[in-house]
Parts: sequence; C-alpha cells; structure tokens
Amino acid sequence: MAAEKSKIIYTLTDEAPLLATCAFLPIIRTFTAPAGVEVVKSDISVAARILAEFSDCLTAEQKVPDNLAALGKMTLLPDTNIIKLPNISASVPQLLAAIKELQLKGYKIPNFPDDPKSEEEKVTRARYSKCLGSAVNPVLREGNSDRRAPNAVKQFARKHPHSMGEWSQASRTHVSHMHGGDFYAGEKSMTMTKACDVKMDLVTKSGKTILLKPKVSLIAGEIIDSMFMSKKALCEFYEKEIEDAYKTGMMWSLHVKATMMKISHPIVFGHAVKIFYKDAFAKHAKLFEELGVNVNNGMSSLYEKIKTLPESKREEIIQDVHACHEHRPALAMVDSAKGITNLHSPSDVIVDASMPAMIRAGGKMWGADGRLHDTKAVIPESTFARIYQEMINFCKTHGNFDPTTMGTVPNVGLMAQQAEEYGSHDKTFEIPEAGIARIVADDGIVLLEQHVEEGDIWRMCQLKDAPIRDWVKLAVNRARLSNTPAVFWLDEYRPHEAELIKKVNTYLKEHDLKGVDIQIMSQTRAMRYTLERVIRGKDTISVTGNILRDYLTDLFPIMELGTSAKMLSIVPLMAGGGLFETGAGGSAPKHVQQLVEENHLRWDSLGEFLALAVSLEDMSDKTGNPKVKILARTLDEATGKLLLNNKSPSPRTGELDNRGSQFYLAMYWADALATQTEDKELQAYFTPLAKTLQANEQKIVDEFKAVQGKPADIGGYFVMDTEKCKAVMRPSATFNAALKAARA
Ligand SMILES: NC(=O)C1=CN([C@@H]2O[C@H](COP(=O)(O)OP(=O)(O)OC[C@H]3O[C@@H](n4cnc5c(N)ncnc54)[C@H](OP(=O)(O)O)[C@@H]3O)[C@@H](O)[C@H]2O)C=CC1
Ligand SMILES: O=C(O)CCC(=O)C(=O)O
Ligand SMILES: [Mg+2]
Repeated sequence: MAAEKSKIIYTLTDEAPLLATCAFLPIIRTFTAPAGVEVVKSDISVAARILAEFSDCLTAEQKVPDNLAALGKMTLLPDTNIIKLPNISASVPQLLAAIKELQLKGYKIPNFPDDPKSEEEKVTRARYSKCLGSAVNPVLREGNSDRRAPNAVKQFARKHPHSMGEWSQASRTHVSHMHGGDFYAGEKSMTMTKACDVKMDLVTKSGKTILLKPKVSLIAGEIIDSMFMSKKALCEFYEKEIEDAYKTGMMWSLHVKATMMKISHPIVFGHAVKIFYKDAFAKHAKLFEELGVNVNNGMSSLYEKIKTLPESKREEIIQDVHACHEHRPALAMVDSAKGITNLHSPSDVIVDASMPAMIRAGGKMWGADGRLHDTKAVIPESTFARIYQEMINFCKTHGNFDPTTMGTVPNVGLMAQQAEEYGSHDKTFEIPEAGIARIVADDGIVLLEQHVEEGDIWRMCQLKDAPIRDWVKLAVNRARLSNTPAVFWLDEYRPHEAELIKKVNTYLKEHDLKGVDIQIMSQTRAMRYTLERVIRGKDTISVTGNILRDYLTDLFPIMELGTSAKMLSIVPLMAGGGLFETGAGGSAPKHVQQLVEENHLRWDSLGEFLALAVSLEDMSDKTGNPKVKILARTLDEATGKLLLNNKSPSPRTGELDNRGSQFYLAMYWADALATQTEDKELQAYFTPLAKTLQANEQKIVDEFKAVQGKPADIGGYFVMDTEKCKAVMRPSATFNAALKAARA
C-alpha cells in the first residue's frame, strides 16, 4: 500500500475517544477539505480487531479488513501521516465482554477458551491472544517517542492550576517492592556481535529439554536480555507486605500494568489475588479448579464463574471471601459504592495512571468507607517502583507540587521496533518445571542461561541498535531545540542498561554537544535531580527506556497539568512518516459511564487538537502545501484561544462538555482562518462559517446543554451504533447545519 502525500489517517478506537471522534471528524473534514487534505478513517477498535481476526466465522456483510496490519505496513513508508487515539489494550475481562457483545449482535465468533485443552481451543486462544493487551501501539510505534506539554498548555496550567491534595510529613504512604527475585535482580544482558537465530528452551532438572520458542532472529548490534521473576520470592513478598499492612493498619493497593505487560503482569496480579484471599482459595481449591476460575483475571473471574452454582454454595463462597477481609488489611477501592476492589480486574488499576493519581491526591486512595486513606502501594518490580518512592519522599519533605510554579519534564522515550519489555510478550513464559532456562544460538552455543523454578516468569527482551541511535539523536535535538538539559535515566547496575549506556556514549559522539547539557544518571538519582529542578521552576528532559517512557509521561503531566490528556505526543517514524498520538493517557472508561447515565462527556479532546496541528504541520513541511501550513498555524491559534478562554470540558454534568468544547475550537479556528489574509481562498471559505458560528454561539451552547442530565443511548459499548452515536454526539442542529453549509 502506498502512502499518499495529502492524506491523514484518523484512527477509530474505543470508549471516550471514539465518542469524541464522532463529533470531531465532521469538523476536521470541514476544515481540511479546502486545502485538499483527505481524512480517512481506520477502525482499530478492539471489536474491529476481533472481527478481522475471525473473518472466517463471519458472513460476507460482517467481514472487516485488518486495518491494524495495513497501518503497521504504512508506518514503514515515508509519507505516512497517522493520528492515533488511545485504544483499549484489553485485559481478559475486557476481551470477554467485547466477545459477548459481538456474539449478542449476531457475530458468530467462538467463545474465548480461558483454559484451552483441545488443539482447536488452543488455536482459538492463540488467535484471541493477538487482540489482547498492547496489540495496537507496538505495531504502529515504528519510531521513538517525543512527549511534552506545549508551552500554551503549560501556561494555561500555571494560570488555572488544578487541585492538588496536601502532602503531610506524617503521611504513611509508601511503595513496597521486591528486594530480590524480581526481574531487576534476575537479569543478564549482552550485545550481539553478529546476526544469528536463537531459540529459547528449558532443560529441566528431570533431564528433559522443552522448546519454548523455536526461533528469534537477531541482528548485529542488538542488545538481548534474559530475566526472570521468582514465583517463590514474589509470593513471599506479597505475604510479607499483606501482613505488614495488616499489622500496621495500612490500606493495601497493587499497581501493575497487566494490559501492556500482557503475559507477565496478569500472572503477577493473579498471585496477589490468590495470596490475599488464600483461605478462601485453599478451602475451595478443587471447586475453583473445576469451574475454571482464573485468578489472573482478578476476583471478577471468581464472581463470574460462581454464577452457575446453586445459591447456597455461591453464598458460602462469598462469605468465605468476605471472611478473608477480617485478617487482611483494607484494600484500596476502584469503586467503593459498588464494592469493586483493587483486586477485581487487572485493567482497573493501571500503574502509569494510578500511581500519579495517588500522589496527586496527597498520597491517598479510596477505601471501602468511601474516604481517602494513606496506602501501601505494592509494585513488585523494583526497577521502576523506586522512582515513585523517590517522588513520595520528595513530596513528604517539600509538600505537594505547585502547578503554578513547577517546571516541566518532557520525555524522549525509547520505543521503536518493539524496544525492551514492550516486545517481550511472545518471549515470556511461565516456567512449567524447575531447570535451566536458556537462550541458545543456532551454532549450539548458550548465550544466556538462568536457573529457574516452577512458576517463575522468564522472558527475553530485545533492543535493536538503530532505535538507540535514533533515540540519542532525538534527545540531543530536543535538548538543543528547547535549550533544556536532558538526563538519560539509566542504571549502570542493571545489566541491560549497562549495555545501553555503552551505546549511548558511542552515539552521543556523533553529535555536536557544545552548549547542550546531557547527563546519564540512575533512575532514583535522575528523579531526585529532576524534582530539585522542578520545584525551582526549571525544566528537564527525561530520556528513558520504554517502561519509564510510559510511566513518566503520565506522572509528570498529571502533576503539572492535572492530566496527561493535554500532552503533545509525537512519534517521528524512523522511515520518515509521522504518527501523532493524542495525549499520553488511555480511553477513560469512566467517561463513557457518565455519558450513558447523564449525557455528559467530560473527555478533553485537547490531545486531538494538538495532534492534528502537528500532523498538518508535518504534512505541510513534506508537501510544501501553503494552505496546510495555514491550517496548522491557525489551529494552534485556536487551541491557544480555547485554553485562554477556558473552554475545556468540565467534569460536571450540565456544564460545557466535549461537544461544546469542540464547537469552541471550530469557532476559533474558523475565525483565525477568516481573519488571516495570506490565502484569500481560505479566507473566503471560512468567513461565512466564522460569522454563522459567532452569531449562533449562545444558541449552539444551549443546544448542547439541553440534552444533558438524561441517559444517552449509544447502542453498545465495544460496538457502538454509528447512527445513535452521531445523534448523541452531534445534538446541535444549528452547529451541524453550519458545518454542512460550509462544505456545500
Ligand atoms: N495510548 C493508548 O492507547 C493507551 C491506552 N490505554 C487503555 O485505556 C484504558 C483505560 O486506562 P486507564 O489506566 O484507566 O487510563 P486513562 O488515561 O484512560 O484514565 C485515567 C483517568 O485519566 C483522565 N483522563 C484520561 N484521558 C482524559 C481526557 N482526554 N480528558 C479528560 N480526562 C482524561 C480521566 O480522569 P477523570 O476520571 O478524573 O476524568 C480518567 O479516568 C485501558 O483499556 C488501557 O489499556 C491506557 C493508556 C494508553
Ligand atoms: O499500549 C498500551 O497498552 C498503553 C500505552 C501507554 O500507556 C502509553 O503509551 O502511555
Ligand atoms: Mg501510559
């Protein structure tokens, strides 16, 4: 497939961003048409991906193309321009819900085999696995990541600071992580001197050799790691931390990234569930096994599976579960009103968003009593847990951050070509029996090996050389362009990072470093250094690996801006194209709930506005189309004005929401285009629209308000009904008519 120079691909995803798109696409098309820019949709929602995978089960009318695969290919072409909205990286409970909805809508796709036994079930399971977890982002992210708060956004936050919870020195909130037996402790790393194929196998203590992965092709210069997490150490750690919280009267919370680390973290999550509720699990072990309860999917799996039992048995189990709470610490809640705990579903508490929200709230999470409490935040993997503890220490000493004065922390993240843990899913295994886990080259030489026990999680990660070189270049460029110090957050004591540091030092030599401040520091030192600057109003670029890219681009924006939705998130594709992500957060399931119940969508589309502007700018640079350049510039002006006039959506029903905010963007954008004089054609096209929108501002805002406060029908969750969504998301007849008239 060839990319076309004046085409923007706009992804249709899930939940709140999909709803926002329903309203935004007609606006975008109205504005880009006179510049000859085509905006095409590409549905990569979790439902569309399931249907593409199970095409053979569908009728001709139901079949959909594999859009994700097509987009993946396009990222390797130089003219590609994709705007990517956040999508669901489905946990098993989310996938099950999507399958159920599709089946109810008449799609004859198979059930999800949670515990596949037959060959057929194993094949179905493997096909569904392609739709699980981070299945979209790694395919599209064929470049490194540049995430930052644009100046206008930062200035807005300084003028209109969001609320911050108070930090007290007496806060008992802390992070608990493993001190041995985790991936950090059990890591070995090496750089390949030449290309070769390797296999991953397990030589068991009983003398068998189990082939786990027949072939991974490696190229010269690539860094590979072998690392494992000990089940025994993990379970002992959980037991100790649960006991400690109980004895000291602390609330307990678990923070993992089961969606992105889709093989390892559900297992890590599952052990926590089993240990927390160990008495109930011990008592009903046999029954749970028969029912196919899978703790990796959280307590939701247990509640789902026991539905089929007779009432009395079900009651007994629920009582036994509740009885566990008597000698366990209080659990942090996701929804205290509905009794949904932190251990309910692995996608309810996602570390990159959950830890910053807790720190922003002054180190507190919700308890079952509907009040905020200090918490023991359990993050088993020490590599990254420590950065949060460092920030917590800092807040305890210095108090909460002040958004009106604090500096900004942009990120340059290593991400391309499925870098590091991101690409490890197909090379992660739960070890079936004790032995030696090995990475063996095709000439029979064992490259890396580790002693593992039954139940350990063993994985191999890869990091190719070209992305590292590109990442170093991006970091130096950003440091120079923004005149900001850049710190590589790398720990020389971690074997993988020791290899990486060598390469960073090599590639830094390719650049003129005069006048730029580049340093390398371990994660905890880098955090401390950055925070000392942050509270003095100074900016510092964090240059990190893939996991910290994810964590820090929620952490700092949430402190600085109140949300990571307001981030500019650019992926300069290594092949020359551009992937423009909208914000740094997710698809906000809570927002859909509010829309359905009260017809108010509090989703902020600022991320979309920012992404569209850089997408247009990139297109104008590449095509030289002056109209597109004007569109980009005026959109930036409009976004600035939107912030200045405080026309972002409010979280409260009855006030301006996503739809109203989009209207204001359109009004300001049309005005900026009508006022500019460089391009008379654009001016003529937009003048009537600008006038109509201004003349009808109050009427349109009132039309948006009038629908609020009542339930809204969007015809589904994973597969929304297009017509119903249009009706809900475009309720202003006056605004719709104005857009239509402009296009006519
Ligand atoms: N790039 C991607 O594709 C990503 C996808 N995800 C996926 O998103 C889903 C939800 O993940 P979760 O960890 O809950 O994170 P989210 O970022 O979706 O939500 C956390 C909170 O952030 C706030 N928020 C996020 N985006 C916006 C926005 N545009 N406007 C206003 N507020 C916003 C909301 O706060 P409030 O409720 O206070 O309004 C929301 O509840 C999961 O399925 C996950 O896999 C997650 C991260 C990135
Ligand atoms: O790919 C995912 O599942 C999540 C990605 C994410 O959280 C991020 O890139 O910030
Ligand atoms: Mg993230």
